[in-house]
Amino acid sequence: MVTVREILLGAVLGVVLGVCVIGVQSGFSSQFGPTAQRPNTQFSSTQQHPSPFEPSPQKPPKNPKPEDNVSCKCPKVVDDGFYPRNFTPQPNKDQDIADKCIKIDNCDKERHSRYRTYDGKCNNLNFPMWGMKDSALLRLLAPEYADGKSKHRRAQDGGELPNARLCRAQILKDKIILNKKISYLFVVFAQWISHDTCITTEASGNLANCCDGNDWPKEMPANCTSTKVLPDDEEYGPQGVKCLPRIRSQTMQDLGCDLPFLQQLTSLSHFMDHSVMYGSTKNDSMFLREMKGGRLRETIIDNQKFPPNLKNPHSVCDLHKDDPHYCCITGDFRTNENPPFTALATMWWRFHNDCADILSKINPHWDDDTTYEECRRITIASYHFITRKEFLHLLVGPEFVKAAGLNFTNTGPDKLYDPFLNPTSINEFLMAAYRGGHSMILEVLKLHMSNNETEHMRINNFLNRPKHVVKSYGPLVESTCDSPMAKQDKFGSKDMNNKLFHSVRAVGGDLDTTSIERERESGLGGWCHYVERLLGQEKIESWRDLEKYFALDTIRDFRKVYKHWRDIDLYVGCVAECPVGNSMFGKVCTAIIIEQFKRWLIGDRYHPTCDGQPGLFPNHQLKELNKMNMAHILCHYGDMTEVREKPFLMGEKKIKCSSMPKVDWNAWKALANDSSQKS
Ligand code: HEM
Ligand SMILES: [Ca+2]
Repeated sequence: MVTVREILLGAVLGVVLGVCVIGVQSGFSSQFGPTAQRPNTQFSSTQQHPSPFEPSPQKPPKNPKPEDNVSCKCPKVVDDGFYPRNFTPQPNKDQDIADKCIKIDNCDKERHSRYRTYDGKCNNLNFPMWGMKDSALLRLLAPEYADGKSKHRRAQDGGELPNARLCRAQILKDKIILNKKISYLFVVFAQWISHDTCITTEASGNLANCCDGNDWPKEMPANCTSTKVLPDDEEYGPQGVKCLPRIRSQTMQDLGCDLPFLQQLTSLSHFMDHSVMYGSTKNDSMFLREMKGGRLRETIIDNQKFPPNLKNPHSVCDLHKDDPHYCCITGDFRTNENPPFTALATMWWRFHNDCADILSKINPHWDDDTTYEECRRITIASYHFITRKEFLHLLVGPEFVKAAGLNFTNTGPDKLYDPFLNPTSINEFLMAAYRGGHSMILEVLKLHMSNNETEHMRINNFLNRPKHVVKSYGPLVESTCDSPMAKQDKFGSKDMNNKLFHSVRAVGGDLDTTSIERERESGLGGWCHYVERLLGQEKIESWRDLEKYFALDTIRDFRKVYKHWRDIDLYVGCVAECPVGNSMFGKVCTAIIIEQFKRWLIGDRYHPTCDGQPGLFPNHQLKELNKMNMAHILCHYGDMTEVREKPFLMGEKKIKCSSMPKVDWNAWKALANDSSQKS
């Protein structure tokens, strides 16, 4: 029986479809590939409403706006409680691969330590290798390598999946739409988390062998995952480039671990533990320390404090003629990657050293190690608090934060810690879902300099070039806070997707194409597989079934490239999905992302509020940690004099830093005979 609601819904759909069909008619034919010209046999015969792929019964408007040709509204994707209700990853024993490769005798030393290890070892006492540096990524679903071992997934018809750069160009187009509610600082914080927990390390091999000059090589070496460039490519075609070289990601097999199929890894501690600052090995951490007063080494330029300078800054950074002779070294080699990121690293760095200076005065009996480790725990705790209180609900919506048990209700001890939850970084998160965040990157940041001039900093021209961090730190931080971010959507930046690192490479790179190649070489299944298997949703049996998740123009673009809906890549599907509930992402990506944060935080024995665990801070300290929020960090370490109370949100009025609640560091005053506070 047809209900009134369905009739109304049908009417609304009809209107939406009408607009989309106009798009199909007027802007489609020239780009339409052979797939889409084939008769539409994959549609179910029972379909009732007009298809976006069939001629429209409606007349087009007289003067259609260019926008009408390409955009359609998203369907309302409702959160029906699918996460965690229907969320079904593969069994735990198959998710975890780390324990097959790494043996750890015991955790006697770490069991009672109040300080986490650098590489993540023994965070979990039952599974000491969980989350450890150089351990395999966890897999939510089993891989779908074509040969069961290492080869890229095949299309449904047994052929190759469509060209990755073509998918990128036809579906994930170059366009920046702003999200005026959220600041760019949010994006930088999001990237901080990615650098803390994930890295795609490339396997050994010579990149030059992955293409034959600009041509596709006669034989592609097995350790490459290069991209073929089609002759009509707008960017690379005129440059005569036919091949974008890329080395495959490192796997456990490269480290000598014999496994039945390729398992990618992360070569830093998977935990949210500021390994970007402190490093992922004890040796690296020692190198970065001043070895007195609990401090980190620093470099002072024009009376400003920065993370230490490299001996030879030119060796890593792309410094131009008049740039300051500065390129920082921290616990992760990517910290100079873009100036707002280096500025955030500088803020955390200053936070640590400020803490060390204060605590060594309050506790003069503490030795260098104690002060250093106490401040390390404090900056990490503040980072966890900001993630839970200020960041996560904006990323995936408060409902999913709550569903994962991560909502922040008070600052007292809680029973969050789950020793059986594996905190390892997830392959689907690192290779697909969270890379979707690349669509939030802006092309230009406007810096309002102290001499009242405005400088337009084109981010792509300042990759690995921290000039503005040194020369205009205040304006850079301010602009990061005051610029709206680019919306999380299927569109990317032209710079990132055609000219990435163009100033140091003969041919600029394409970040989205790289992500597609990465998820394919990791053997991830297609997007439909994840909707069905991971989220337990109804089987996708036609292009039309995608209409619950994607805008019609997106489906139309899919059909230009993919021959079958099951061919749609996880990364492409994730980026293009319409958002669910209040999340920035659609169902599949949201579930993968929130599951990942749940594992990092609830599976971390050192999360600051976990009762009965060594990471717990006593109540009076938790109260102070609660004040060390993003606004506090900007005021004290970002040279700001006024900030919005919630700096990730745009629009609110700024308040003076002097009126912010003061942190009472005396909460860390220890008894003279204690080497440190007892939790
Ligand atoms: C200007 C800003 C950024 C640049 C230039 C950049 C660049 C890159 C590059 C070159 C890679 C390695 C690609 C590969 O070879 O596989 C990468 C990986 C990645 N990026 Fe970004 N990225 C930026 C911002 C972000 C943001 C905001 C996020 C998250 C919201 C993010 C998340 C990731 C993730 C998860 C990976 C895979 C793990 C890794 O290799 O680090 N990135 N990015
Ligand atoms: Ca880490």
